[in-house]
Amino acid sequence: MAKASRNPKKNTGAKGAKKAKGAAAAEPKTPKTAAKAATAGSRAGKTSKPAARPAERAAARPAKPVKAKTPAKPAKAAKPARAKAAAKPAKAKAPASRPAAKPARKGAVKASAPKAKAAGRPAAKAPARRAPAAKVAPRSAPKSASKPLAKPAAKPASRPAPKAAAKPAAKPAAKPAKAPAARTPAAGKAPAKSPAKAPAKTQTPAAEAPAMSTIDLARERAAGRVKRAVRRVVATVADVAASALKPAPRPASALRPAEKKPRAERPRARGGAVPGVVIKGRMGPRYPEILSPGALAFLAELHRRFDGRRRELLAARAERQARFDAGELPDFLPETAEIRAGDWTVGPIPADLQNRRVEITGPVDRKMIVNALNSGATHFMADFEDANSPTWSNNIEGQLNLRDRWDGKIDFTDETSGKRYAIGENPAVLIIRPRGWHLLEEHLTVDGEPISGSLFDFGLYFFHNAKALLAKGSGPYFYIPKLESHLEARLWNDVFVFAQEKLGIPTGSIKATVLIETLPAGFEMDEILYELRDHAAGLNAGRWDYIFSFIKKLAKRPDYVLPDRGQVVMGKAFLGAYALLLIKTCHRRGAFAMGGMAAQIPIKNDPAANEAAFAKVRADKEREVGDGHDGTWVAHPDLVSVAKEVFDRLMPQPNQVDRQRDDVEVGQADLLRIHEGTKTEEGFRLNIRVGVQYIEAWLRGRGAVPIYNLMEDAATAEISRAQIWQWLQYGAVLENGITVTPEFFDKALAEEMERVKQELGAEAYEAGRFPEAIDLFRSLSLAPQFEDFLTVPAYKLIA
Ligand SMILES: CC(=O)SCCNC(=O)CCNC(=O)[C@H](O)C(C)(C)COP(=O)(O)OP(=O)(O)OC[C@H]1O[C@@H](n2cnc3c(N)ncnc32)[C@H](O)[C@@H]1OP(=O)(O)O
Ligand SMILES: O=CC(=O)O
Repeated sequence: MAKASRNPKKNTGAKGAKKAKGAAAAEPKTPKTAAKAATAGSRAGKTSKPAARPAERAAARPAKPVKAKTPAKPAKAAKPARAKAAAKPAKAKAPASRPAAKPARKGAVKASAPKAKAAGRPAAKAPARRAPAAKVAPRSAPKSASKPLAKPAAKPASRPAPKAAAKPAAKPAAKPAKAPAARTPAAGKAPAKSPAKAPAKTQTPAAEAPAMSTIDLARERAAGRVKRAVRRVVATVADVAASALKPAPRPASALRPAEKKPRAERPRARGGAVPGVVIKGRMGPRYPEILSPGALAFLAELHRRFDGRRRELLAARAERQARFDAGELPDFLPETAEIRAGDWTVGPIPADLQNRRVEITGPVDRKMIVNALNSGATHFMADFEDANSPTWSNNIEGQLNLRDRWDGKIDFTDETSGKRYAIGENPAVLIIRPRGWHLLEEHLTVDGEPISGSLFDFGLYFFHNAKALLAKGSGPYFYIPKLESHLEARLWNDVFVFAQEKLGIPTGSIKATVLIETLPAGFEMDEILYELRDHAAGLNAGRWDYIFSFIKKLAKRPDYVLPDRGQVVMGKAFLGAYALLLIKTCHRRGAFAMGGMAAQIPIKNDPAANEAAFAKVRADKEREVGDGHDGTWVAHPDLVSVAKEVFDRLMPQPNQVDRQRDDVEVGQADLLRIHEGTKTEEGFRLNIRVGVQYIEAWLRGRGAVPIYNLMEDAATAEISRAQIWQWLQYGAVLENGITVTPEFFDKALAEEMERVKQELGAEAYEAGRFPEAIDLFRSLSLAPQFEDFLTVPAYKLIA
């Protein structure tokens, strides 16, 4: 994860605009439980150890580097010891503070349930489905590793149907701002006229800066005053680069097909098929296949059962943020200490999730799905989240593409290139990432409310494919993004239980890998796995969002201001600590510890630079496998072989889930230790260029783009804009003595946009959606309050 190259050769801001493309190893103590090749299954039989309470430990000792007691060694070859352990009856003890719990069933292990009072205030209201000393469901090991899907245990007695599932959705605690019904005029119109005479708003000091909140901005747009807003921002640019931004009508080619709606296809509310459900998005020719009455009824039920809790949990996030803003620091939860100390494991993990050494990720674009499935990666995460700009057409066509994959109908010929795309031998196993709890799908309402993006993406994929997947020996597999607490994991678990029951699929068929990519979740890894234990396959170290979340959660703490984005690297400070804790936690619970994404991508036409980029990816993967990760992510097909070579060399067995990291000790201080480094003017300016270009591409329907030879998506771009906000907020002093003020920001924004224009070429620049992207980026950067997610106000511009 190196500093972004300044070489703008490969910059698909340009490319995208031009093409307007569619849319220590401390093998600890030679454990008897050394890796068992193909059966991760249960760790039943493991004797519980009193787990130290990390928070207390942290408080008791001075800050120190994350400790690994023994030096790194290559992973060992698999031994079958684990199978033995799994077959043994449980000897697990309840945590010392609880009375010994009696086994629920053969192989059962126990842990005490948390008093539902954790960070999320709604906990008190959360379904009281955990008995005070819950018996953890038995985890029988899969009978045979060659079985395509280990049969899940019958519905566990310890998991009564959630109460909330039986009652209608609770009243929302906080209603999210509604999107303006109309599209922004800027989307299809000429940019504002000459900005040269605009008032010098950019010279205002921070407190007076015209930093309307982005939500306000959306309202202003809705009120038809967008032109003025655009003019004002363009004026900023024009102060420095007056000639660069001449008013020119945006060529029609800049608009993606979905935006150029033929009259007959314009959005028109359609209801009727299912009471209470209204489709507001346009209907493409095959959309009814996805938006079938059965699917809509399923979505409506998900919404009515679970959306109230989703909103309560979002309100709980806001409450917790208010406490962080007031000075509280994230820490391990005292009320869930027994879960951390308890000896329990996740349920059996299916055969096709046992060896996940290289997972490729990418948006749900048809071509990329086929390319990813054929890439040689073991798994493909098809992304409705950070790599996807959630336009209606991207979302529905993505669902069509995925359904076509399972129907054997995804092959196609690209009309432009004439290239044939067809799934080859041994396609990657598919995992889907739905949107996070904070995002809405405004194009479909239930009882007048927009449905959650998470429920929409999950619900449609599950409804249409779950049975086919199971019949083909795979299963409904998901990556769960951006969780901020175990209570949010509990909500997902309840959604899974309901969805499986509804379709008549055994509980535990769904397997979810949770991205640990928010700072609070870093303190609740055990709890998150525990909540999802019947459905959990593992955790993934989502580094980019984790960095973003670190900045956001501690945004009001001047003592936690990070250095340049390029200096916030894996293996050090809070990132090093969190990745090790993730591995330790997962392996203790019999779950997979997935590594994350190195942002380097191939650099065409420059072999030396390309090799340097690949070397960085190789080093990143060597660190991951050495630490104990069971697999990793890559962003591009050319990087599959790089990551695979590393994992094959250092982890010849399918996984290293039996490699315990008892040597790792991570406490609160470790998880909050910031990287040492510098804040540079170049870092500041690079953040501006990356942030604006990413937003611009997103508005055109592309959720992942190459910028300065790095993969940029919603997570990486969030770091850029969050750093700008934070440095502005605290008047950071850069290495060269410059103080970051709003005036300096506006000057730099104008200058950097001129640079981008030169890099892209005027034509491509003008063809893009730069005025809106600049406007949004500026308003986010200067906002007095940190906007939680850039994609929320940005969605108003594409919905
Ligand atoms: C922080 C996180 O959340 S990480 C997870 C989310 N982010 C992602 O998933 C990003 C995934 N990566 C990508 O989207 C892309 O690699 C990008 C945007 C970075 C670069 O894409 P491109 O500019 O198209 O790359 P490039 O031109 O080198 O592509 C060459 C070929 O590889 C294909 N390709 C590139 N990346 C991928 C991918 N991730 N999956 C499948 N195919 C891919 C292209 O479609 C193209 O195919 P073609 O030859 O048939 O036309
Ligand atoms: O989603 C992954 C990340 O790194 O962020």
